[in-house]
Amino acid sequence: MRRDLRLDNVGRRYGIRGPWILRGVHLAVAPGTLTRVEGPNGTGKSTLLRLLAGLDAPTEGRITGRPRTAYVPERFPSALPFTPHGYLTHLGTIHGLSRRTATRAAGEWLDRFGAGAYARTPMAQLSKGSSQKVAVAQALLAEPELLVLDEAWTGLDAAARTELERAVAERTAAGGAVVFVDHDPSRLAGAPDITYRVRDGALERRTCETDAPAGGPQVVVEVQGPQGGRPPVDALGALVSAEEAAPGTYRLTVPASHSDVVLRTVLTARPPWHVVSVHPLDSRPDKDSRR
Ligand SMILES: Nc1ncnc2c1ncn2[C@@H]1O[C@H](COP(=O)(O)OP(=O)(O)OP(=O)(O)O)[C@@H](O)[C@H]1O
Repeated sequence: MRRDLRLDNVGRRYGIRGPWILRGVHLAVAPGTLTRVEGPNGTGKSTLLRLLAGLDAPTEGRITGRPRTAYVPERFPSALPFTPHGYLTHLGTIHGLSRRTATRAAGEWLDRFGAGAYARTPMAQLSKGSSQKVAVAQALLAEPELLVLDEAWTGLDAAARTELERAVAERTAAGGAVVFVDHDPSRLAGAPDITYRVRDGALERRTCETDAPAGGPQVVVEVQGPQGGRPPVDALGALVSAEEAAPGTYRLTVPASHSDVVLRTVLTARPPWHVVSVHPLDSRPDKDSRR
């Protein structure tokens, strides 16, 4: 994934007079990040994930920077006229793999999720949990730049749940982004770079204290720009805080995992912003040692 997937002022409602499920949503999903979306039932989490996955279009607003995406839905249509192996091989070739490579990858992913024993059983005969393993394998097979998981752990056995967590870590380590919803608050606890809560049609970014039990290292980036201007990172969703130290000078506190993205955004902004200093939180150099 090379750039952020961005939602600008996105709204979605079903039907011309239906209530707005989401409205005024600004969101940036950065490469290499893990994002959790939470909120009570029926608030629009799946709606947001379908928009992110490109399976649904916003009623208003814009979505830009769409990467190669794979999606695991809450309910996988398992009554497909395929065996798991045949289905994955077919999808692999659609994603551009040679037949041989797709066949091998299909076998490997099914084995990873403990589904090798029924790789050649018609999918219509599989249990819900077994179908879910196929759903997860089909998403991972293509090594997507963005992986969108809507309650993807539901129905998986313990080994497959762990395997999916491992696959999520692999995707972000490879520079991909993962966005997930899961009813279990302990799912990937401490791992998300950002957590959003859907409330009243809007997205609230959970504060650092509540969404990062592990804390995670943070970095302070001091930037200078035109007086009266706002640093160009508001929509990133990566900021922990932005404090105006002097007119036109801001101290941005960001998770260390996002510092590259924030620096890139600041340095490529128009009009340009100047990076004064970058240092870990709580080890701020005194003024004389700053560049
Ligand atoms: N295709 C659709 N047509 C009409 N209404 C829909 C459609 N999809 C979702 N909705 C409505 O939009 C609202 C949000 O649904 P959504 O599935 O996005 O919420 P959710 O937070 O994912 O819920 P849950 O946690 O129960 O899965 C609900 O009121 C739902 O009935």
